Amino acid sequence: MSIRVAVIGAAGRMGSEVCRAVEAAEDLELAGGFDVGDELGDLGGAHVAVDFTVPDATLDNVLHCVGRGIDVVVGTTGWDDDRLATVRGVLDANPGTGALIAPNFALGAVLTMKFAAEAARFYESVEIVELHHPDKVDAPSGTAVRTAELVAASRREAGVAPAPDATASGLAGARGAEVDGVPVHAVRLRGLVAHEEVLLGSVGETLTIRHDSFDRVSFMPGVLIGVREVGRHPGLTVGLEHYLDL
Ligand SMILES: NC(=O)C1=CN([C@@H]2O[C@H](COP(=O)(O)OP(=O)(O)OC[C@H]3O[C@@H](n4cnc5c(N)ncnc54)[C@H](OP(=O)(O)O)[C@@H]3O)[C@@H](O)[C@H]2O)C=CC1
Ligand SMILES: O=C(O)C1=N[C@H](C(=O)O)C[C@H](O)C1
Repeated sequence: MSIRVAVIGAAGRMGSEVCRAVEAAEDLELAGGFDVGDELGDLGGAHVAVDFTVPDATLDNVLHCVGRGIDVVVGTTGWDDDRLATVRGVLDANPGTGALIAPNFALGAVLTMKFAAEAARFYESVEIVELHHPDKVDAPSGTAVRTAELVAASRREAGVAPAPDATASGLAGARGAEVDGVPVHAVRLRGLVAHEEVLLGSVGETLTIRHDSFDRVSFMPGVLIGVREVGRHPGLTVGLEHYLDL
C-alpha cells in the first residue's frame, strides 16, 4: 500500500519540490497540495503531511495534523522550546502519532552539524557563517541556530573555555548574532540557495566544515526518508539524524 502524502505550503519553493518528489516516488501518492487560505480538513485523507510554510503558520499546521492522528514531517524554521513543548503536549494526547521537525533535510547539512559538534571541543574558537538566497525571511537560518546549539553543548560538556575575542568597540552586528555563545553571521545574496560554514581555529591551524545546497532537490532524499519513517517513530523527533542512526 502506498503512503498518502499531503504537502502544506505546496505553492512555495520547497513545497512544490516536495510535490514533484512525492509524485515521482513509486511507494508514495500525493493526497493533495495546500497553501495559504486552503482549508486543511482531513488533508485529503493523507497518512503523512509535510509542512514547508512560514514560522508564523507552522505550529498551527502541526497541531491540526497531530490532533487528527496524521503524522507530520516539518522543515519550516522558527521552532523554540515553548513551541516544541506545545507539540509534545498534543502528541501525548494522540499516542501513536509521529512528528519529525528538522531544520535541514540535506544529508550533507545533517553531517555538517554532526562533524561540527564533534570538532568543536578541540578548538579555541568557533564561528558560523550561513549564506542564503535573499528571499529567505528568517535570519539566522534554523540550521545555523541548531549547529550553534550543538557546538555549544559539545563545548560545555568538554569544559572548553569561551572563545577568545578582544573586541572592545565596534558597529552593532559586526560580530554577528550570538547563539548560545557562538557568533553566527548571515549573508543574503542573489544566486545562492543554502550554504553553511563552520569555522574552527586554534593557534597555528583552522578547520572549515562547509556544506552547499546548490538546488532544492538536495533536500528531497531526506524529506522522503522522513515521510517513510515518521510512522515508525511516534512522538516528537527533532533532527533527521535520529532517523539515520547518527
Ligand atoms: N528543513 C529544510 O531542509 C529546509 C527548510 N526550509 C524552510 O522551509 C520554509 C519554507 O521555505 P520556502 O519554501 O523557501 O518558502 P516559500 O515562501 O517559497 O514557501 C512557503 C509557502 O507556504 C505558504 N504559506 C504561508 N502561510 C501558509 C499557511 N498558513 N498555510 C499554508 N501555506 C502557507 C506561502 O504562501 P505565500 O507565499 O502566499 O505566503 C508559500 O507558498 C522556511 O522556513 C525555510 O527556512 C527551506 C529549505 C530547506
Ligand atoms: O530558507 C531556506 O532556504 C532554508 N532554510 C532552512 C534553514 O533556515 O536552515 C534550511 C536551509 O538552510 C534552507
